[in-house]
Amino acid sequence: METPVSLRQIMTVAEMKAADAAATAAGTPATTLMERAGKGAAEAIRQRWSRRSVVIWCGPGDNGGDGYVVARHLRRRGWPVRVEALAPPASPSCRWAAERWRGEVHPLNPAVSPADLHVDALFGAGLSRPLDGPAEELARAAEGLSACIVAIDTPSGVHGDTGQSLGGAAFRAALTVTFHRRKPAHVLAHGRAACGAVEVVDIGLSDTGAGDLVENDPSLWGARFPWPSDDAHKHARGRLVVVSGEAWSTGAARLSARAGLRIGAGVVTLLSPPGALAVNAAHLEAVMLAPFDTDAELAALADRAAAAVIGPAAGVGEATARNLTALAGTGAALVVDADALTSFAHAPDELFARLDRDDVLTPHPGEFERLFPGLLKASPERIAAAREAARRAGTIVLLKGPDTVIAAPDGRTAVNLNGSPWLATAGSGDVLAGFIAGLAAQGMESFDAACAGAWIHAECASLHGPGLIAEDLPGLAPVVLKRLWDQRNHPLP
Ligand SMILES: NC(=O)C1=CN([C@@H]2O[C@H](COP(=O)(O)OP(=O)(O)OC[C@H]3O[C@@H](n4cnc5c(N)ncnc54)[C@H](O)[C@@H]3O)[C@@H](O)[C@H]2O)[C@H](O)CC1
Ligand SMILES: [K+]
Repeated sequence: METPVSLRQIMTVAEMKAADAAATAAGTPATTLMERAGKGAAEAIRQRWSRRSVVIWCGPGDNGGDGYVVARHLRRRGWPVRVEALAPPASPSCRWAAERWRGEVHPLNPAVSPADLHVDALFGAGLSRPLDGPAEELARAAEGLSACIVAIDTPSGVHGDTGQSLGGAAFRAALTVTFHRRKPAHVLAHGRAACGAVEVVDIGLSDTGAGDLVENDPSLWGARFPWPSDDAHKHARGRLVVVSGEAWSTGAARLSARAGLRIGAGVVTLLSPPGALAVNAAHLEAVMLAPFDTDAELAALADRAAAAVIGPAAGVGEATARNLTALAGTGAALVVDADALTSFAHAPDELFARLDRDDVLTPHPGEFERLFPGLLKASPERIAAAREAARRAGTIVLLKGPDTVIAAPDGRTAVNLNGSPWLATAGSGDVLAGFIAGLAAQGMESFDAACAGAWIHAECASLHGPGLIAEDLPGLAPVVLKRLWDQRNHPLP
């Protein structure tokens, strides 16, 4: 069975609010949603832990309201529950929930009242400023206790859309129980670490929201993976070209080329400046080699290619910009990386004007900043930044990082969650560019190719683990591909 779409979907805080509002407008009272949320959270807690003493920290908003509901359900099951409130209920639903909690309400003890388990229901999606006062004191006092903290919706102090601290202290939890869909904070690097395990409780909201923000895994693109047909021949499996740098910087392009071949492109050709031919020739076997001197010659050589990689150690400057322009005039889907991105730092719009919707930009945050100045700095929310970048550039944008985000100009966005620190090694990005282009060469649609390439790349790194260098990555692809191949008719549950 494929992972149900709803489990892969991610919703921004605003989309979640809209879904919530749509449900109440359609006649489901907000308190019904809160009751389902709190009850579901209590059940998630009971599934994970046997009966034990619990302190529930309640805030004044609806997150606190959920806390009062959790308290009621756990006490009903015989759990010793102590409720501590940061402030009296301030929202109508929180007031409703607090009234139904028949036990005592103690003032928040910022020094952490002793208990086996603590539930952080101080703030959730509604928080838009750093924690302060006793909540902040408590977050600091609870710093070493994350193993026995359950966060409701998000750990308090963490921004739901960025996963970053809102400034100052924030809670860390062993389990975060959220509602309807995961939010960016549950998947983006910092937030993911603060959340611990994430459980999603169904509170009966319908499938509103854009629904185009998802976790990147094979259920997203596996059905469209470009497996060769029984009567395949090499030319039918896709032609890929990769542009080499000058003689002293050729390794990066060869990494891309090898990766493209490993991922299944039938014919891969390294297009090399004359001065780099000898060194390239000395290091190639199945990858072919062809010389080009001018951008016109490059365009001619790329004319029959389905995809092209330009950028890895290509050199920053006019020549690379001209070469990119030449490739953009062919029918090939371009994967634009590294030096090709930086070559347009002075005029990003000129780059965007040359590209199509099926081209892919693969910037790391530094290169992203050069092409989209201020975008990441103004909004540290990587998802929104990548989406805006894709819209501006009119191409696929893959923003690299521990939580790589892939965005298409039409709004489709995927967050890659299988990354690991082993990928933080020189040349790993060159392999990624080759994987993506190799898939695009085989006719995979570029957004799918970017998602599949990023996922396979990260799987390869996890397979290897410590000691990984970029040269290892293409050789690991067959293991990952074999698993995908074996699962194609029998997907794992
Ligand atoms: N469909 C759903 O998503 C459901 C969510 N539930 C829970 O509700 C919270 C969100 O509740 P909300 O009341 O909007 O926000 P919080 O409880 O996180 O905090 C609001 C609280 O804090 C005050 N506040 C926040 N920022 C500021 C600020 N900058 N300055 C001053 N005061 C601020 C604000 O005024 C409020 O008092 C969600 O996380 C879920 O846990 C539902 O229960 C189920 C449906
Ligand atoms: K919380």
